[in-house]
Amino acid sequence: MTKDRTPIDSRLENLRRLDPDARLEMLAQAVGLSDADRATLAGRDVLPMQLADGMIENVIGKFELPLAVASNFRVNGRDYLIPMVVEEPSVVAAASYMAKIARGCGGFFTSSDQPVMRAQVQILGLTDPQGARHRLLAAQDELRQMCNARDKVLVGLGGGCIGIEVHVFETSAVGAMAVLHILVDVRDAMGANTVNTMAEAIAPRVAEIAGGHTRLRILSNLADRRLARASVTLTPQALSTDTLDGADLIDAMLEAYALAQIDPYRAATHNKGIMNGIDPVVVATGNDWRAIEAGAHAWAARSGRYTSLTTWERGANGALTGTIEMPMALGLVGGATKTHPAAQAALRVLGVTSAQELAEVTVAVGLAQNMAALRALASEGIQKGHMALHARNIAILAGATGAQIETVARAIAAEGRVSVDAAREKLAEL
Ligand SMILES: CC(C)(COP(=O)([O-])OP(=O)([O-])OC[C@H]1O[C@@H](n2cnc3c(N)ncnc32)[C@H](O)[C@@H]1OP(=O)([O-])[O-])[C@@H](O)C(=O)NCCC(=O)NCCSC(=O)C[C@@](C)(O)CC(=O)[O-]
Ligand SMILES: NC(=O)C1=CN([C@@H]2O[C@H](COP(=O)(O)OP(=O)(O)OC[C@H]3O[C@@H](n4cnc5c(N)ncnc54)[C@H](OP(=O)(O)O)[C@@H]3O)[C@@H](O)[C@H]2O)C=CC1
Repeated sequence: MTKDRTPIDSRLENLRRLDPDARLEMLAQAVGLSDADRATLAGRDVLPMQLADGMIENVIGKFELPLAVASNFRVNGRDYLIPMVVEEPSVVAAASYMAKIARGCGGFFTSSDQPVMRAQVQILGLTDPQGARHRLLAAQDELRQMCNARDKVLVGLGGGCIGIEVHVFETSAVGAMAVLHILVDVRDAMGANTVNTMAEAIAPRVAEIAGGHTRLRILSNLADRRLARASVTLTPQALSTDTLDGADLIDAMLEAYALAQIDPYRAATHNKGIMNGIDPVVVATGNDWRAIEAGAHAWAARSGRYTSLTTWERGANGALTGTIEMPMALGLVGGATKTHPAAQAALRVLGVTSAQELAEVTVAVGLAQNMAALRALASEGIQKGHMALHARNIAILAGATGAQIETVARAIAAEGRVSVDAAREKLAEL
């Protein structure tokens, strides 16, 4: 799902060792950023108050979060630098680390469905719900045309309503109910406003055809017609380190994964780890992370039992193959993607040219993040890497500034005492 653009090298060796200004310089060189985008990403006058005030209600200020870039990603043979907005330490490091291992094995491979969203029109007061279903299905062409008349721009771009479904329910509270779904190809939009407008437009005619009255007219966040997929295959050699045997690590990762498959208590945490990778990209690109979260967890529970969003299996020659498949309703236009200047700059850093490409890269980051957590959990445990990076937060909380932050963080991480008390002691010693 990629159009031609100048290839970049996402390796950016030593990026981690630079200060933020020098990192931005390196990124700018790598992706050819404009001066305006550089200023935006550096956080200078990113979101003018007038713009912020126009985005939501009762605005009183702006809330800043760190913006980082994950390096090393190769997806379908193309390198990407991944903008991530997140408050949690070790997430960006972990994604970059796994992408580094993966690129040695060819990187991630992805695919996705056409960007089709659903909206639901709820119909009540029906005497013959099955009859209503048949009448609505017979009127499919008329309803589709009514939808498409509401968005000529979308139709002009090759999108629009592609069909309908009708689901019938018997309820104890309000009797029989039919729910008409419109399926809309929303092209490069997330599509919520687009499909909601269509659903509201056709509701009176739907009520007439069905012989009842309509109530809800709203999109479904279970975007199961808009799935994105990624896979990665890692050889035991690629996973080996000085202290870890790759084949043993694969065994351990498969054991760890097995629990996420069968146990919702573990699956919730496993999937949180996946969203650690996905949400920061969603936020950085100005997309609706609540919609992505809702879709992800509804999809994970689709069988009736909440389970893992990824699969991990042993393939040929003992290699480990990971896959992810999940709804990914992301846009390049609409919502805040166009209004927030940093979101626009982030999309240019990514260099994606379609919503499908963005969705595919985003799920690849989710898969990388899951791989990082599984690798750490199956070997040294999560605290070693995570707490070592969290130690910088703790040092700041204890009052460290400037070069003290790194010194205190290193000292408390080395002692395995990542607490504010320990950091205060080290600070006093300094
Ligand atoms: C944290 C690491 C990567 C350290 O791992 P390490 O072995 O100390 O890393 P390293 O120093 O050998 O570096 C290896 C590569 O990692 C990256 N890297 C390493 N450090 C940095 C850094 N400071 N800044 C930027 N990049 C960094 C970087 O790409 C580097 O390569 P290089 O560029 O040097 O050639 C590893 O321990 C790890 O992946 N841990 C897992 C961390 C994780 O999953 N964090 C998520 C938060 S925990 C959570 O919320 C979810 C969870 C875990 O509960 C989910 C679940 O249960 O499934
Ligand atoms: N449950 C949920 O998740 C809900 C989410 N939302 C919010 O809805 C917003 C997203 O809605 P969305 O419909 O994407 O936003 P918009 O309505 O802002 O943008 C979509 C519109 O952009 C125009 N457009 C221009 N270029 C393209 C293109 N290449 N591809 C597709 N459309 C294009 C189209 O027509 P035209 O020019 O005619 O507008 C299209 O209808 C988000 O802010 C989200 O938070 C809202 C309600 C519920």
